[in-house]
Amino acid sequence: MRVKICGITKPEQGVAIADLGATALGFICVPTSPRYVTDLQIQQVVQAIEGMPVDRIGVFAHTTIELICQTVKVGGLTGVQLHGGESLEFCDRLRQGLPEAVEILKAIRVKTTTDLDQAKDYLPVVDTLLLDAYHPGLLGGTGHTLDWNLLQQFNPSCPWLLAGGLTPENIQEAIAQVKPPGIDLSSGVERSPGDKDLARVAELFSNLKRSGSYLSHCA
Ligand SMILES: O=C(O)c1ccccc1NCC(=O)[C@H](O)[C@H](O)COP(=O)(O)O
Repeated sequence: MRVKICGITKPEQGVAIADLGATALGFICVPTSPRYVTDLQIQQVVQAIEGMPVDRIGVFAHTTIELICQTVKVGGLTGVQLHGGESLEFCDRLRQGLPEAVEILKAIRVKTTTDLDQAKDYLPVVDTLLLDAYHPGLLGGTGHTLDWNLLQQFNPSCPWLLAGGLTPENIQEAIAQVKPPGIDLSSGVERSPGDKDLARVAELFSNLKRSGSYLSHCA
Protein backbone atom coordinates (compact mmCIF):
# COMPACT_ATOMS: atom_id res chain seq x y z
CA MET A 1 0.00 0.00 0.00
CA ARG A 2 1.16 3.51 -0.82
CA VAL A 3 1.55 5.62 2.35
CA LYS A 4 2.13 9.35 1.96
CA ILE A 5 2.98 11.46 4.99
CA CYS A 6 2.37 15.10 4.18
CA GLY A 7 3.55 18.39 5.63
CA ILE A 8 7.21 17.48 6.10
CA THR A 9 9.37 20.48 7.05
CA LYS A 10 12.47 19.00 8.76
CA PRO A 11 15.20 16.87 7.12
CA GLU A 12 15.65 14.60 10.15
CA GLN A 13 11.90 13.91 10.33
CA GLY A 14 11.82 13.16 6.59
CA VAL A 15 14.59 10.57 7.04
CA ALA A 16 12.93 8.99 10.09
CA ILE A 17 9.51 8.79 8.39
CA ALA A 18 10.96 7.28 5.21
CA ASP A 19 12.80 4.79 7.42
CA LEU A 20 9.57 3.84 9.19
CA GLY A 21 8.04 2.84 5.84
CA ALA A 22 6.45 5.87 4.15
CA THR A 23 6.43 5.48 0.38
CA ALA A 24 5.94 9.21 -0.24
CA LEU A 25 6.67 12.45 1.60
CA GLY A 26 4.58 15.57 0.92
CA PHE A 27 5.77 19.17 1.04
CA ILE A 28 3.27 22.01 1.33
CA CYS A 29 4.11 24.71 -1.21
CA VAL A 30 1.04 26.83 -0.36
CA PRO A 31 2.28 30.04 1.32
CA THR A 32 -0.83 30.47 3.52
CA SER A 33 -0.33 27.06 5.16
CA PRO A 34 1.38 26.74 8.57
CA ARG A 35 3.26 23.82 6.96
CA TYR A 36 4.63 25.92 4.09
CA VAL A 37 8.17 25.18 2.93
CA THR A 38 10.25 26.92 0.26
CA ASP A 39 11.91 25.11 -2.63
CA LEU A 40 15.26 25.39 -0.81
CA GLN A 41 13.82 23.84 2.35
CA ILE A 42 12.44 20.98 0.23
CA GLN A 43 15.88 20.58 -1.35
CA GLN A 44 17.42 20.10 2.11
CA VAL A 45 14.98 17.32 3.00
CA VAL A 46 15.39 15.70 -0.42
CA GLN A 47 19.18 15.72 -0.04
CA ALA A 48 18.81 14.07 3.37
CA ILE A 49 16.66 11.21 1.94
CA GLU A 50 18.83 10.68 -1.13
CA GLY A 51 18.89 6.99 -2.11
CA MET A 52 15.81 6.13 -0.02
CA PRO A 53 12.90 4.62 -1.98
CA VAL A 54 10.39 7.39 -1.29
CA ASP A 55 8.44 9.70 -3.60
CA ARG A 56 8.73 13.46 -3.07
CA ILE A 57 5.45 15.25 -3.71
CA GLY A 58 4.98 19.03 -3.73
CA VAL A 59 1.48 20.25 -2.83
CA PHE A 60 0.31 23.37 -4.70
CA ALA A 61 -2.84 25.49 -4.92
CA HIS A 62 -3.79 28.69 -6.73
CA THR A 63 -0.39 29.12 -8.35
CA THR A 64 1.23 29.20 -11.76
CA ILE A 65 2.65 26.47 -13.95
CA GLU A 66 5.97 28.35 -14.03
CA LEU A 67 6.25 28.33 -10.22
CA ILE A 68 5.35 24.64 -10.01
CA CYS A 69 7.95 23.70 -12.64
CA GLN A 70 10.58 25.81 -10.91
CA THR A 71 9.85 24.18 -7.52
CA VAL A 72 9.99 20.68 -9.05
CA LYS A 73 13.41 21.48 -10.46
CA VAL A 74 14.96 23.20 -7.44
CA GLY A 75 13.32 20.94 -4.85
CA GLY A 76 14.02 17.67 -6.70
CA LEU A 77 10.35 16.62 -6.60
CA THR A 78 9.06 13.43 -8.22
CA GLY A 79 5.42 14.51 -8.12
CA VAL A 80 3.04 17.46 -7.96
CA GLN A 81 -0.25 17.45 -6.02
CA LEU A 82 -2.80 20.05 -7.14
CA HIS A 83 -4.96 20.94 -4.14
CA GLY A 84 -6.96 23.95 -5.35
CA GLY A 85 -9.62 24.39 -8.02
CA GLU A 86 -7.32 23.59 -10.95
CA SER A 87 -9.18 23.06 -14.23
CA LEU A 88 -8.67 20.14 -16.63
CA GLU A 89 -7.03 22.59 -19.00
CA PHE A 90 -4.56 23.69 -16.27
CA CYS A 91 -3.63 20.05 -15.56
CA ASP A 92 -3.14 19.42 -19.26
CA ARG A 93 -0.88 22.46 -19.68
CA LEU A 94 1.08 21.44 -16.56
CA ARG A 95 1.60 17.97 -18.08
CA GLN A 96 3.16 19.62 -21.15
CA GLY A 97 5.44 21.75 -18.94
CA LEU A 98 6.75 19.00 -16.63
CA PRO A 99 9.20 16.19 -17.38
CA GLU A 100 7.19 13.09 -18.33
CA ALA A 101 8.30 11.09 -15.28
CA VAL A 102 6.85 13.63 -12.82
CA GLU A 103 3.60 12.30 -11.31
CA ILE A 104 0.57 14.61 -11.25
CA LEU A 105 -1.92 14.03 -8.44
CA LYS A 106 -5.24 15.89 -8.34
CA ALA A 107 -6.81 16.39 -4.92
CA ILE A 108 -10.60 16.45 -4.81
CA ARG A 109 -12.30 17.78 -1.70
CA VAL A 110 -15.33 15.56 -1.37
CA LYS A 111 -18.69 16.84 -0.13
CA THR A 112 -21.11 14.80 -2.25
CA THR A 113 -21.05 12.04 -4.87
CA THR A 114 -21.09 14.77 -7.54
CA ASP A 115 -17.50 15.56 -6.52
CA LEU A 116 -16.60 11.92 -7.12
CA ASP A 117 -18.17 12.02 -10.58
CA GLN A 118 -16.18 15.17 -11.35
CA ALA A 119 -12.99 13.53 -10.05
CA LYS A 120 -13.23 11.00 -12.87
CA ASP A 121 -13.15 13.83 -15.45
CA TYR A 122 -9.47 14.33 -14.49
CA LEU A 123 -8.45 10.79 -15.45
CA PRO A 124 -7.12 11.73 -18.92
CA VAL A 125 -4.91 14.55 -17.57
CA VAL A 126 -3.52 13.30 -14.23
CA ASP A 127 -1.85 10.13 -12.94
CA THR A 128 -3.38 9.79 -9.50
CA LEU A 129 -6.40 11.10 -7.55
CA LEU A 130 -6.38 12.04 -3.86
CA LEU A 131 -9.70 12.30 -2.03
CA ASP A 132 -9.69 14.76 0.88
CA ALA A 133 -12.31 16.20 3.23
CA TYR A 134 -14.13 19.38 2.25
CA HIS A 135 -13.72 22.31 4.68
CA PRO A 136 -15.21 25.76 3.96
CA GLY A 137 -12.17 27.68 5.24
CA LEU A 138 -9.16 25.38 4.72
CA LEU A 139 -7.78 23.69 1.63
CA GLY A 140 -6.08 20.80 3.38
CA GLY A 141 -4.51 19.51 6.57
CA THR A 142 -7.91 19.94 8.22
CA GLY A 143 -7.99 16.81 10.38
CA HIS A 144 -11.56 16.23 9.17
CA THR A 145 -12.64 12.91 7.67
CA LEU A 146 -14.81 12.76 4.59
CA ASP A 147 -17.92 10.58 4.51
CA TRP A 148 -16.39 7.16 3.77
CA ASN A 149 -19.85 5.81 2.91
CA LEU A 150 -19.77 7.91 -0.26
CA LEU A 151 -16.77 5.90 -1.49
CA GLN A 152 -18.40 2.46 -1.60
CA GLN A 153 -18.76 2.60 -5.41
CA PHE A 154 -15.61 4.67 -6.06
CA ASN A 155 -13.36 2.59 -8.28
CA PRO A 156 -11.54 4.81 -10.80
CA SER A 157 -9.25 3.43 -13.48
CA CYS A 158 -6.23 5.15 -11.92
CA PRO A 159 -4.41 4.86 -8.58
CA TRP A 160 -5.85 6.96 -5.75
CA LEU A 161 -5.18 7.91 -2.13
CA LEU A 162 -7.61 8.38 0.74
CA ALA A 163 -6.84 11.49 2.83
CA GLY A 164 -8.62 13.60 5.43
CA GLY A 165 -8.48 13.12 9.18
CA LEU A 166 -6.70 9.76 9.11
CA THR A 167 -4.96 8.80 12.35
CA PRO A 168 -3.22 5.75 13.86
CA GLU A 169 -6.52 5.18 15.72
CA ASN A 170 -8.91 5.15 12.74
CA ILE A 171 -6.66 3.81 9.97
CA GLN A 172 -7.66 0.15 10.32
CA GLU A 173 -11.35 1.03 10.17
CA ALA A 174 -10.76 3.31 7.15
CA ILE A 175 -8.91 0.58 5.27
CA ALA A 176 -11.49 -2.07 6.14
CA GLN A 177 -14.38 0.15 5.05
CA VAL A 178 -12.95 1.96 2.01
CA LYS A 179 -10.15 -0.37 0.80
CA PRO A 180 -8.11 2.46 -0.73
CA PRO A 181 -4.97 1.58 -2.71
CA GLY A 182 -3.12 4.31 -0.81
CA ILE A 183 -3.46 6.66 2.16
CA ASP A 184 -2.28 10.18 3.04
CA LEU A 185 -1.91 11.60 6.55
CA SER A 186 -0.81 14.91 7.95
CA SER A 187 -2.31 16.39 11.13
CA GLY A 188 -3.11 12.95 12.56
CA VAL A 189 0.62 12.28 13.01
CA GLU A 190 1.69 15.76 14.17
CA ARG A 191 2.61 17.49 17.42
CA SER A 192 1.85 20.86 15.80
CA PRO A 193 1.53 21.94 12.15
CA GLY A 194 4.71 20.90 10.31
CA ASP A 195 6.21 19.15 13.33
CA LYS A 196 5.61 15.42 12.91
CA ASP A 197 5.18 13.17 15.92
CA LEU A 198 7.48 10.24 15.17
CA ALA A 199 5.91 8.09 17.89
CA ARG A 200 2.52 8.51 16.19
CA VAL A 201 4.04 7.76 12.77
CA ALA A 202 5.55 4.56 14.23
CA GLU A 203 2.15 3.68 15.75
CA LEU A 204 0.54 4.22 12.34
CA PHE A 205 2.92 1.73 10.67
CA SER A 206 2.55 -0.77 13.45
CA ASN A 207 -1.27 -0.59 13.09
CA LEU A 208 -0.94 -0.85 9.31
CA LYS A 209 1.23 -3.94 9.65
CA ARG A 210 -1.49 -5.52 11.76
CA SER A 211 -3.88 -4.91 8.88
CA GLY A 212 -3.73 -7.80 6.39
CA SER A 213 -4.29 -5.49 3.43
CA TYR A 214 -1.10 -3.54 4.16
CA LEU A 215 1.01 -6.71 4.27
CA SER A 216 -0.49 -8.15 1.10
CA HIS A 217 0.05 -4.89 -0.79
CA CYS A 218 3.67 -4.75 0.43
CA ALA A 219 4.47 -8.36 -0.36
O1 LIG B 1 -1.66 20.56 4.99
C1 LIG B 1 -1.82 21.74 4.66
O2 LIG B 1 -1.54 22.69 5.42
C2 LIG B 1 -2.36 22.06 3.30
C3 LIG B 1 -2.56 23.39 2.96
C4 LIG B 1 -3.05 23.73 1.71
C5 LIG B 1 -3.34 22.74 0.78
C6 LIG B 1 -3.13 21.41 1.11
C7 LIG B 1 -2.66 21.04 2.36
N1 LIG B 1 -2.48 19.70 2.70
C8 LIG B 1 -2.70 18.66 1.76
C9 LIG B 1 -2.54 17.24 2.16
O3 LIG B 1 -2.20 16.42 1.30
C10 LIG B 1 -2.91 16.75 3.53
O4 LIG B 1 -2.13 15.64 3.82
C11 LIG B 1 -4.39 16.33 3.47
O5 LIG B 1 -5.18 17.48 3.36
C12 LIG B 1 -4.84 15.54 4.72
O6 LIG B 1 -4.65 16.32 5.88
P1 LIG B 1 -5.15 15.78 7.31
O7 LIG B 1 -6.63 15.83 7.33
O8 LIG B 1 -4.53 16.71 8.30
O9 LIG B 1 -4.60 14.38 7.46
